[in-house]
Amino acid sequence: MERPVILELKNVSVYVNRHTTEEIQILKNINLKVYKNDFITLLGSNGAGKSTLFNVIAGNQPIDEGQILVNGHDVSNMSEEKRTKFISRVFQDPKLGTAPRMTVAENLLLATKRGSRRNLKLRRLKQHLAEFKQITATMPNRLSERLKTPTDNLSGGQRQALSFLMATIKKPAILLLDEHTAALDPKTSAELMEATQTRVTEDELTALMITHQLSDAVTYGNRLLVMKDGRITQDLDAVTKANTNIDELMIY
Ligand SMILES: Nc1ncnc2c1ncn2[C@@H]1O[C@H](COP(=O)(O)OP(=O)(O)OP(=O)(O)O)[C@@H](O)[C@H]1O
Repeated sequence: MERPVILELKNVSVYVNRHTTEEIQILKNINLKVYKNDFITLLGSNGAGKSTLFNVIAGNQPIDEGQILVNGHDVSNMSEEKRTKFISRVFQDPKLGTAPRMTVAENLLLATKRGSRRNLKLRRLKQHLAEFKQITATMPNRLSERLKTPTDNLSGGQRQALSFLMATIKKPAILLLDEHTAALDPKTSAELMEATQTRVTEDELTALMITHQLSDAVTYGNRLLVMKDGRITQDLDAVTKANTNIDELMIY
């Protein structure tokens, strides 16, 4: 039986400087169906349109043509803030996504309120500490020993692990990973990728991940997309991906 479609883009186009002599089309008629539990890796050269694709899904880039549907509902005109109820994103920059003066535990508590009114009662923190200890123990870089540390004082790896947990603690319908391991050293990056894979699988998340690491794009996920010049040029399922010589994909 075919899995339900969680996200659908229908003929989505984005232009900059539209109707001027400088007009360029940065997304070109994108058609994409993302099915429940898809873990999609997204490759493409600089400027191919990967971040723009994430921006239109997350709602911080308006589309000029087409439609975006989440669970069958048209969200094309929905604000980014409203979309955070069901879409989470982790960025490359470890400084984004966390409140710097708040502790790890406070940030996690904040994340449990995602999409609802941020009525943050810090005195309730104690009730969550055991749960937060358990969840951070699944992450690398000894994050579980830093629950009371302000985010500002964490290493880049710890911050990214925290950002990832914050994005997933309240299970999103769609998880966008925007090169979330790119700023980390190779060992930390590999550990966070493993933790990502475990959590996406165990929590049955639906995720898209931009990466420039060909090996990660091949190792992880059940589907591989390639973008070039504002278009999706390849869409490989797990079997095709496994039988494809990645060097022949003509990505760069
Ligand atoms: N607001 C904007 N104004 C003008 N051009 C833009 C704007 N946003 C994106 N672009 C252009 O659109 C193209 C796609 O950019 P995008 O950031 O989506 O690429 P990318 O595949 O994510 O690249 P990278 O791997 O470098 O992050 C680029 O040529 C970029 O310069």
